[in-house]
Amino acid sequence: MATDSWAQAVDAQEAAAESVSLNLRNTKDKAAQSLLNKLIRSNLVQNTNQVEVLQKDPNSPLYSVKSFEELRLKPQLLQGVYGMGFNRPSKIQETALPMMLAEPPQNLIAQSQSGTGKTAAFVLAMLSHVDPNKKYPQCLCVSPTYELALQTGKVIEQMGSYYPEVRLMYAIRGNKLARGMKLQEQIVIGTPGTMLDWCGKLRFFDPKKIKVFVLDEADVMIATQGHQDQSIRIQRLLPPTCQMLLFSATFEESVWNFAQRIVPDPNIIKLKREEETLDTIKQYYVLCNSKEEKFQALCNIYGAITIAQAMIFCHTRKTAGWLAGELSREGHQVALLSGEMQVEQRAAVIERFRDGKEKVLVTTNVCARGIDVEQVSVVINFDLPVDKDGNPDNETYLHRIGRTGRFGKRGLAINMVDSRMSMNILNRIQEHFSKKIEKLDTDDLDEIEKIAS
Ligand SMILES: Nc1ncnc2c1ncn2[C@@H]1O[C@H](COP(=O)(O)OP(=O)(O)OP(=O)(O)O)[C@@H](O)[C@H]1O
Repeated sequence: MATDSWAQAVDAQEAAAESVSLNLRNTKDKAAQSLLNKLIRSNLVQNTNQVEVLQKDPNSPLYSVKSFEELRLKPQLLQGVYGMGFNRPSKIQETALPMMLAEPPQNLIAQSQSGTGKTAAFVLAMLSHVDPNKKYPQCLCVSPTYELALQTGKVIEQMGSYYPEVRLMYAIRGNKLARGMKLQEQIVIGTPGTMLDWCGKLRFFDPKKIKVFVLDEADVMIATQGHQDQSIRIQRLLPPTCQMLLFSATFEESVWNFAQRIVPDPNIIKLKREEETLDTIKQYYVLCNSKEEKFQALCNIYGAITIAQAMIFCHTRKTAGWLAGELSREGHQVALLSGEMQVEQRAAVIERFRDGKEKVLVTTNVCARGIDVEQVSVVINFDLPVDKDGNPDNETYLHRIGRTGRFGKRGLAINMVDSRMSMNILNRIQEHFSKKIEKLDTDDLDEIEKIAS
């Protein structure tokens, strides 16, 4: 082989290796994002859009319920639902629950943004279909990662807390069972690989006795190499009478193709994402000359108004670390979310922040991408969001600061500007949304106090 072509081959190989590792990172990010979103959220995401329904049999009547009583749930389950503080079904649950609880069982593909009540819906369906007197697995639920499986498991345990006869088993790495063992739990939740081993070669239970199969977070699932195949192989072991349910936060072509392979003759429910707006948000900018001045401005703001909880975005990990250190020295309880942290560490940080143990969360743009911060009333862009070419990242700006529809609480956003370039970015963001961003003089205490009123 000539030297040149050898060099080209090495280049090509390296490029391929890089794209594989990038893909791996994307996959991990998707799962991590989904987990962090679940952890930071304490409430249902409200949605005013209409659900779109495509019925397998368009002539059959479409039921939708406005109360949990209408579903004729077992009393223990109704108690579980109310015990979780749910008063009435969410938008997606109004239509999905009657379909999932119908006799004979119907298959369902449902898509709605995260936080709209999908998990709660399928957990209720699984618990309703289980026969507690039969001591073997009857419902399977597969999740893309160990952490997401544990999270859904918690919901099953919580909703089933008045129904102790129903038991749950986790098919996840590290949960090693003795060979030849037969499971007695009625619900098994886990990741596709372990689940396939358990019902395939290890035969810890009989897949032919499964009545409900749930595939959660299909969009995250297909981003992981191998998960798609494993899920399909599990599905093939199940009886044709088994109810198949698939959930996803997004619905791109690839998810749709996968969904159709997993769920035969489905009913389909879609709920469009609620648009975010800046209408209920007061936006300001502060003019500074350096990061030290930006920090001083931040201290002045903290000195003048009471901020319950704030999220502060920085462009780099280094700035985020520096800022968190400075804020701690000033006596603030600060949490830092940084890219090098493992997902468990990030989850722990988010949980502490959600529980109010820390009042300020400092994070990099990358780390917090896609995380919903609805309950945080103050968002500070220590650095403005820009894309990799240095142009304003309007979408990220809106997602960080905006709130959804008429449910949006009032919010406060403060942007730190420290150069001509960042002023230009700010102006372009302002133009893009046609919403004025007011200047704030942080040396004037009276002026700062006014923004909080
Ligand atoms: N009917 C309801 N009433 C009030 N709160 C609800 C209701 N259903 C679900 N919730 C709560 O809303 C939050 C989001 O619900 P859930 O996790 O089921 O949404 P999801 O669509 O599955 O989101 P994700 O895709 O992130 O898992 C949870 O805190 C849940 O306890």
